[in-house]
Amino acid sequence: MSRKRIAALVGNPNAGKSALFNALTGARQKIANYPGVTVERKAGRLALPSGEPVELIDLPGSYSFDAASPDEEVTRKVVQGEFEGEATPEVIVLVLDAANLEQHLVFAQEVLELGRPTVVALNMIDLAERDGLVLDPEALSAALGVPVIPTVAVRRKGLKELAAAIAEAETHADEDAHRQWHLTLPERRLAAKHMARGAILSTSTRHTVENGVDRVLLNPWIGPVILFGLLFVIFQAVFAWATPFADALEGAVGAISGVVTDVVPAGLIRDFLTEGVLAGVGSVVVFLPQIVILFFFILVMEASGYMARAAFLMDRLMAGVGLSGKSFIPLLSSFACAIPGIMAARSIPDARDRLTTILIAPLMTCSARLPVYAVIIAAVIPETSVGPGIGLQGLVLFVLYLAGIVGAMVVALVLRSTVARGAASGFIMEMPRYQLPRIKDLAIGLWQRAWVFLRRAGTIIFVVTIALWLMLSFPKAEPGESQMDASVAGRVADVLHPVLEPIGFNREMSLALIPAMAAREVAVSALATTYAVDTEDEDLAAQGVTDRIAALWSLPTALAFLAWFVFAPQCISTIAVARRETNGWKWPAFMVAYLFALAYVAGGLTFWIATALGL
Ligand SMILES: Nc1nc2c(ncn2[C@@H]2O[C@H](COP(=O)(O)OP(=O)(O)OP(=O)(O)O)[C@@H](O)[C@H]2O)c(=O)[nH]1
Ligand SMILES: [Mg+2]
Repeated sequence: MSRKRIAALVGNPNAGKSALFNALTGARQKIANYPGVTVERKAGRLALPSGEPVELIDLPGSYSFDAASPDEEVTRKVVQGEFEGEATPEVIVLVLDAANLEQHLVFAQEVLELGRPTVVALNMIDLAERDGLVLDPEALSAALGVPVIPTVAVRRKGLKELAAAIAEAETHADEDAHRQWHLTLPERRLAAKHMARGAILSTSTRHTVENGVDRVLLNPWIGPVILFGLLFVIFQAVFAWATPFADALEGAVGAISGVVTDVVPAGLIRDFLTEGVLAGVGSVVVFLPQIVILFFFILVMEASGYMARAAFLMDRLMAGVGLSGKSFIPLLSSFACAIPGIMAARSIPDARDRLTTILIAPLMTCSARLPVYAVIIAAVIPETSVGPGIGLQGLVLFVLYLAGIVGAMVVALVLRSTVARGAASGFIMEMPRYQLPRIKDLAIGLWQRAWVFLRRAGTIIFVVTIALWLMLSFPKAEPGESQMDASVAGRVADVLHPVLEPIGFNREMSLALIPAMAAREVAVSALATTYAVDTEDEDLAAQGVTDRIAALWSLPTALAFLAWFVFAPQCISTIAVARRETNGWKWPAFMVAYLFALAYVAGGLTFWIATALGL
């Protein structure tokens, strides 16, 4: 039996390798319109026209085999057969951006120099046409000495031809071995220029979309204002647009709870359902609309090409704290979740830049913090507007996100002048072409995000909330004693509470912090369950967690809780991924320590100042 053949997708960042990979294998790898999206190798199965399966490997984009960053190192190793546990790929599928041919032909020569069976996918033909370029694949094929297949990955054009060429590639192996380029970088650049010229039949002087739009968006004065305005709109929308949906969901959870109370006889099972599942997990699920809206904006920024522009705009500011615009994309990804953010830092070449970025990534407000912020804001911040179309609640949310960013910048500055000392490295990032986000991609992306959130609610959040419910429900209270006082959880809270009392935390808050280490959203379900268990009064029990917080917490206490969540390291998975990416416990331990210290100080300052102001 012969071993399955391996083909690897290689090329510059943002050439469309992952888009081709998805189209050819049916996978759902993340694709986005900026360089550095893929940071790991991923394998999938491609069926050749003959039906024979081939293992197709998607790789991180690379500018050269002189790997500068950890993700490029992966590409080099896989291609050269040095990647542990993986055979050398027989066929290389070299992906070139037709609209950026000259640049992409530089690395292409390095790949061809390997003398291995290679097929070129001349991708993004549609964008080249949009820019008024007419290309000649045959001429390019003659110049490169390998088959060139025009493709449009996102419209599934040229896929059959590409698969056929991959099937044929091996038969050319012998001729291919004769290719020898052996050129220095300047020579390669020159050769790339000649080859690109030879392959471009005509260019119309059509003005590219990029120039005009970039003149505005990258303008040193207007650009940042637009970026800032956009972020502001996002946080307003998270509150304003989500409200009707969130209310409907909350109503549904309440109605189900009512039915359960009527149908299920009083006892442990009913309590489990109403206090644990519905009050607890239900209180998190109602945040689905907010999460979807946040990701809608993130996905549009990623797909349109604006993300890389934002990185460019932020570069100057980042240089001020010793980082480069390269750190911007990992940090922005951390708004979804710090885990992919920390992994995206692999695209940063400088080791100290990378370490600093990993250490500050948890300060970016991840989407798991959104339910926590939203519950507390809804409970204690009035739903008033502070200007035309500017809601106070959205403004507070914006300030919380901003606090995380400012905190991260200050920490970066300190780290860069102490433990991760070094000068800011230069920033070069190609600007991707602008694209209208495709509705289908957006829909799939949103669906994936919503699914991740719901799965978390159904798994980790569910399990942790139920465990907490059990600890809150036993042992049962004597008549006259509060259930919280009697329970195991109550005793645990009594241990932690004295530490947190000085910064204004009550006992329920202190307790909620422990299970929230598993997933931050659990802070919400934990509070909801605690209040549900601890309530004898049926009317009060029917109230949502928001109402209970509004009734029971003082404003300084609530603000202190928010400030805590801006800084606190609140999730074990983030710590684990930081360990993996820094190869040891030293830096994650440092990260956890400094974040807890910051959270405590920030919570305390907020509480004392708010109290002093008489809020
Ligand atoms: N118009 C057009 N867009 C494409 C085509 N192929 C890919 N794209 C888009 O180009 C962007 C980059 O695609 P990816 O597949 O993420 O690129 P990549 O080569 O994997 O990039 P890295 O992982 O960063 O190395 C995405 O926004 C895709 O939707 C194409 O043929 N035509
Ligand atoms: Mg990719």
